[in-house]
Amino acid sequence: MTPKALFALCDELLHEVLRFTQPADAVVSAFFRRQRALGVRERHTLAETVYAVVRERLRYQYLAKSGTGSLERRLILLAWQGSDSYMHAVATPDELKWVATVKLLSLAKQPDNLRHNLPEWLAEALKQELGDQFWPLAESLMKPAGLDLRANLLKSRRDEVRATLAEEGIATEPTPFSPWGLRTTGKPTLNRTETFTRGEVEVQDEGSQLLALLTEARRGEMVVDFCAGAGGKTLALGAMMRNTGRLYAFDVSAHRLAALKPRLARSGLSNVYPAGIAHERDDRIKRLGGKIDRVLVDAPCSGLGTLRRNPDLKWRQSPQSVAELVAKQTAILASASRLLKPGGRLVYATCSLLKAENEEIAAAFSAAHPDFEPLDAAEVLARQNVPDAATLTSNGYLRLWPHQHATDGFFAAVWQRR
Ligand SMILES: C[S@@+](CC[C@H](N)C(=O)[O-])C[C@H]1O[C@@H](n2cnc3c(N)ncnc32)[C@H](O)[C@@H]1O
Repeated sequence: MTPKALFALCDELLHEVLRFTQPADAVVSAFFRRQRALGVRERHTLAETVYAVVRERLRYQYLAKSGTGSLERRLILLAWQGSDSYMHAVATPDELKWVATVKLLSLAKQPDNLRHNLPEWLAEALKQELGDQFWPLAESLMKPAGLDLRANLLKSRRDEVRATLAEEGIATEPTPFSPWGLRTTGKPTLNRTETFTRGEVEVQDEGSQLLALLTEARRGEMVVDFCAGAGGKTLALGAMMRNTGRLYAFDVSAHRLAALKPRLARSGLSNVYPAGIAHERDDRIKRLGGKIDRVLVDAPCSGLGTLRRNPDLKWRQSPQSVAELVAKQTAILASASRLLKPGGRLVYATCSLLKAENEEIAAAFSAAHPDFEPLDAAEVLARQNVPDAATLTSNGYLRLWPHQHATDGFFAAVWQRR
C-alpha cells in the first residue's frame, strides 16, 4: 500500500474512533476486517497512531490548533507511529517543519489538562484520591502496557513455560508478585506459539492473577465466577482447583461466554460449567443459594484501571455512567453473596481506579451484611506465596496501581461468611 493510501486509511479510522460511540478496540478490529489488504505492519502503524492520539488527545488537539489541513490529518502528523520514510513521502515540507516546531513547544505553563490528558471530572476525582501520586499515575496511564502471561500449572510449571517460550523466540521474566506470571517486552504474537496452542500459557495481567489468588480456591470445592466474561479468571480458578470440584462461570453476556469455549478447550479443564444468566437474581442463583464455597465477583466497572490498554474509556465514561455502574455493582454483590455457605469466601473486584466503585461499594456491603467478616487481602496473598503482599494493599483491600506495581489498576475486597 502506498504511503498516501495508508495515511488516507488512518484518517478514516481516526475519524471513526474519535466519535467514541463504540469501544476503540471494536472499531479498530471491525475496520481491519473490512480492509483485508492491510499487512501486519500497516495494521500496527494505524492502531498505534490512533491510540497515541486517543491517549494524549488534549495535548494533540491543542498543538493541532495551528497548522493546515483537516484536523485528523494534523493529529496523525503529530502522533504518527509508522516509519519516517512514510511520513516524508506524505507530508509537505511545510507540514514537516510545522510538526518539528510544535513538538518542541513546552506545555509547562499551560493548564494541567494538556499534560495529564484526562477529562476534568476524572482528574479531580483522582487528585483527591491520590494527592502527590496523581502525576506519576497520570504519566503511567499515557504509556502503553506490557503483556503479562499466566502459566497454566495444570499443564506445566512457570519455569518450563518460560523455557519453551524462549525456544520459540519469546523472552519473558517472572512477574514479581504472582507465582504464575511471566512478563514479556514488546508485543509478541503469542498465539502462533506451540506453548500457547498446547494450553500451557494464557494472556493475563498480573493484577488479574492476584484477584484469582484472593479466592484461595481449592480442590473439590464449589466455586462461582459470577461475572466470568471470556473467562480469564475462570481459567485461573479452574487450575487452582486442579481441575476438580465444580466451577460455575456465570455471565449475562452469552457472546462473552462463547469466547471462553476455545480457551477452555486449550486449558485442559473439565470442571468448568459456563452458564448464561438473565440478571443477577436469576433462578439459577437462587437454586445454588447457600451451597458455594467461593464466589468471585469481577464486577462490570468503568475499566479506568486499564487506560494504558483502553485509553478511549476516559472519553467514554462520565460521572453519570459511573453512577449507573455503582448501582449495578451494589446489586450484583448483594445477590452473589447469597450463594455462599457459612465459612465461604467472597471476593469483590474491579479494574476501576475510583473509590466510588471500590472502597465505597465494599464499605456499604460490610455495613449492610454483618454476617460477612472482612479479611485482610495482604494476609490472604501472603498465604498464597505472594512476596511483599503488604505493598499491594491499603486498609485491608488489594489496591494495584500502574505507576507503583506495573499492573493495570485493580481493587479487591475479601470477606468470609460467618
Ligand atoms: C470485568 S468483566 C469480567 C471479566 C472476566 N472476569 C475476565 O477475567 O476475563 C465484567 C463482566 O460482568 C458481566 N456482567 C454485567 N452485568 C452482570 C450481571 N448482572 N450478572 C453477571 N455478570 C454481569 C459483563 O457481561 C462482563 O462480562
